[in-house]
Amino acid sequence: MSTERPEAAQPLHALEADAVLRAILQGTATETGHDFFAALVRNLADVLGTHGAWVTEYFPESRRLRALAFWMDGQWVKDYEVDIAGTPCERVIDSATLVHFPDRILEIYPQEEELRQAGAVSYMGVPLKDHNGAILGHMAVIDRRPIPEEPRIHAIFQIFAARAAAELRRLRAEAEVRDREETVGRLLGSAMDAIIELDDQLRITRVNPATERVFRCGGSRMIGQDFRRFMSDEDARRVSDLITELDTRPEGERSLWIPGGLTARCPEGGSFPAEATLSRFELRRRTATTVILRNVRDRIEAEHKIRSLTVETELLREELQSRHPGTLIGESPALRRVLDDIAQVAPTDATVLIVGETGTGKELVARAIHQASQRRERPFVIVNCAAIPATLMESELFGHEPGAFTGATKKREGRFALADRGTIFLDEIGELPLDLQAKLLRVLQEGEFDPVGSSHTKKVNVRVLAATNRDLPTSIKEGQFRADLYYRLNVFPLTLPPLRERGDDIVHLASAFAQRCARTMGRTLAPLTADCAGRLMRYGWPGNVRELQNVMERAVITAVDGTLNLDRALPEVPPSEAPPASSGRQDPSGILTAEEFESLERTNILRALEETGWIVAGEKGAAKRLGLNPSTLASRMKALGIRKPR
Ligand SMILES: Nc1ncnc2c1ncn2[C@@H]1O[C@H](COP(=O)(O)OP(=O)(O)OP(=O)(O)O)[C@@H](O)[C@H]1O
Repeated sequence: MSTERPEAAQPLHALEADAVLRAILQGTATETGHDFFAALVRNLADVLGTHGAWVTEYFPESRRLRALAFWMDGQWVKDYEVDIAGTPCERVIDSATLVHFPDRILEIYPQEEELRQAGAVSYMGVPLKDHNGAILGHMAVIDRRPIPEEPRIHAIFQIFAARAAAELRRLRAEAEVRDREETVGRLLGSAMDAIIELDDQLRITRVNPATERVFRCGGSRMIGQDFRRFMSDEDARRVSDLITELDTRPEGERSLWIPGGLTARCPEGGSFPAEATLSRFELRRRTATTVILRNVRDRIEAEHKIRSLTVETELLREELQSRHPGTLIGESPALRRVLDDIAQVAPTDATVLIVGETGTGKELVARAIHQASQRRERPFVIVNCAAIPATLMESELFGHEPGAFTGATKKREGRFALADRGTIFLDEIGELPLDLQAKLLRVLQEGEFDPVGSSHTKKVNVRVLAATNRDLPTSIKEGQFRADLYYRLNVFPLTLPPLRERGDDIVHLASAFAQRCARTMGRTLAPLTADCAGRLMRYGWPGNVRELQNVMERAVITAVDGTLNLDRALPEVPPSEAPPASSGRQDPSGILTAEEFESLERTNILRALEETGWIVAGEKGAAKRLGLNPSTLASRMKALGIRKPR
């Protein structure tokens, strides 16, 4: 700091208050910010006739002051910043009142180097506060002469301080507004959604950068235009109605999602599906609207993709099975005829009605037809008409729209849609409810149907295969089945003979099933004996091939020493002549409950263990007799709770 005193300075006591005020006003009236403070401190120094005057901004965290303007000995002190500790300024800040050291200041602050260098004798400082009393900065003067403790001087000083504080507050407020605008600007700039501001006439006043991306145009092309131009006419009407509705709501609740979204139009052509919110608010006594809008095309496409992938997965699962259908085993003339029929009808698109008793292989035949057809690369979809409740059948076959019935929250594709360009197999068609028989007839005749709850007719190209073990002509007579549907299905009837009419096929099938079962169990089996074959041939097979499959599986499980055991697996007498089973249970298909199966296995293992003297492993062990791995036998014994008696 220089110690020179400006020549123009006048003694303080000679000044008039009015002149002072005029000086302040004249010096600062037109200025703001830096220029304002510069004018203020120069005038202050002039009016009070002090060597130095300055206004600062205060930073409470660092307890430092930074000069906004510092006038000393007729020149500007640039970039002045000071730590307030141990200075008279500290007293001003901490006491938050005017502090005046009229004389001999260096005696009070002997350590204050800057005061010493400036040759300061007196100091006067006053805090600059905001409306809440927080210290924003301070204003001070120093002089090389005493500054008398006159109320008039204090009053003048306070007038300058009030002006400085007001400007400081204004600057702070301005900075805050700037900060907020920057934050809002950053928010708007980084938003992925189009944010559009509308005036009270719904004309676009402002858009964020994302709006240009969303609407694929320069945002300025939209400014000033009615927002409703950028949507379909129907949506424009809806938006107007929604805004009218919003205005009836209490303040704070004037926002909503546009139900169901809207179709937005780009100024340069094209449209896209959008989701949007509308918010109404008062701005300077005018009602403004903010629209936040998002292009949901990608999301909708992703949803479609997910839906179609789910459907595809379902189809693939079914296809996987249909790609490896068990081959139809048999060489009997009866089966040969069936195979010939399959070969003949498969390449055509004819509807096939497969008739036969339960378990004769109707599903296997349907798969074989699909596999031999040109549709083999497309889905093979099975519907078991007896397994689906009548109430759900229509939606299962034809699909439904959301809200079609209670619980139908989402759109669902039906089996006909899934089978498009492939084959649908309607198993147990005789169980289809009458009302659906009419709808099925329509698909067969016109290839079209209406999903439940939809007014849009769907067209499909599906080959229909149906099967039944009912006598449909009788069902027609009883009014259970539509004659027209029967004739439409019966384009190519294919009758599967019961197993008992397939002669040697019984033995071929038995042997094939036994070997397959033994393979999966890791066992080796001796070929079927003549005695076994005879017994199988003599049995009536009411459950047909399925029953034979189950019998052979049981025979393998209970096999001793690799020799099939039909004793427990096959009823002694044909079921038609057999007395009811002692348990009271008689399942014509020969299926065992889990409990029965376990008991059978336990008895078998116990028998082997008793015969081998409870030796498990080795040449003479029970595992060898059972054709099992010793560790498998051990774990089965543990699971079944079999222990050697003491
Ligand atoms: N000729 C055959 N060769 C090999 N396996 C067969 C043969 N016929 C049927 N099967 C097998 O027998 C079981 C029953 O066959 P399928 O389910 O096709 O009979 P279905 O007539 O459709 O029975 P349902 O009337 O009860 O629906 C299946 O495991 C099937 O693989």
